[in-house]
Amino acid sequence: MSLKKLEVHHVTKRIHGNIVLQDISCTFLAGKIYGLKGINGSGKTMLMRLLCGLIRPSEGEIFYDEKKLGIDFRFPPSVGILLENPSFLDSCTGLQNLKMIADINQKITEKEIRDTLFRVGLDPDDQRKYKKYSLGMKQRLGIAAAVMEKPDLLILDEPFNALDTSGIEMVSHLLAEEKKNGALVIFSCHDNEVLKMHSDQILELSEGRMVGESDEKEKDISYGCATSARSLGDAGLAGK
Ligand SMILES: Nc1ncnc2c1ncn2[C@@H]1O[C@H](COP(=O)(O)OP(=O)(O)OP(=O)(O)O)[C@@H](O)[C@H]1O
Repeated sequence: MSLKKLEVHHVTKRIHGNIVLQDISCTFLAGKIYGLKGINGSGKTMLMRLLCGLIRPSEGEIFYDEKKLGIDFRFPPSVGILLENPSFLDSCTGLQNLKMIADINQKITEKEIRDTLFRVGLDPDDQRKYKKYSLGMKQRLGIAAAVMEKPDLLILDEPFNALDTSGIEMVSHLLAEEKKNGALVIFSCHDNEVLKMHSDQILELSEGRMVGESDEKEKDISYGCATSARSLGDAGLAGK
């Protein structure tokens, strides 16, 4: 893994004049899992979209190590993303869909794609088309697409959604494995227990502001801090 640190510096996002994220600053380190929490509409998805370059900040900057997103590169060089409604082709199987995506970067072999499908609990030889997939199968395929190229950065918006018990176990296992392999993982979730179980650090958003951060390893809960005044790096997490 080459990415060591992802830094967000005073990022604000306005859409049609409305502030959807305000003065967000935080630091994410490789080999750690960060959980994003917050009620519906608090800005979790928006922050994740900004981090992976799908939208641009209105103000502020995002750095991948020393490189600035939007200036030094348009999209992060090694990122896997699970966002709502992934765009798979209805008329293709899971394997065909992943092969088409993998063709873009040509980084991985068909065997690696098949192994990834197994990893998320899908059968690579399943001939059913995507349109026939259940919600949980669609979610598993979305997760497979995000992880198959072994990205440095994994951004997963509500990865536990729509999954049965075995799917929840699969994602739990996968998060731990990705962390062990040195990836930087950021995921969102509405379940506090799940967030606590899997996160090294939980970041809480409310109305587009970062209102809390807690170090789950040290149980150093520090809610109510203004993120503009204090990044996670300032909190002494850098270099741990
Ligand atoms: N395309 C858009 N145009 C304008 N405003 C948007 C758009 N997408 C989201 N928003 C607004 O941005 C704010 C943050 O939304 P976001 O989707 O990031 O919330 P969230 O925390 O991910 O919510 P949820 O838990 O429901 O997924 C909300 O006020 C939402 O209405």
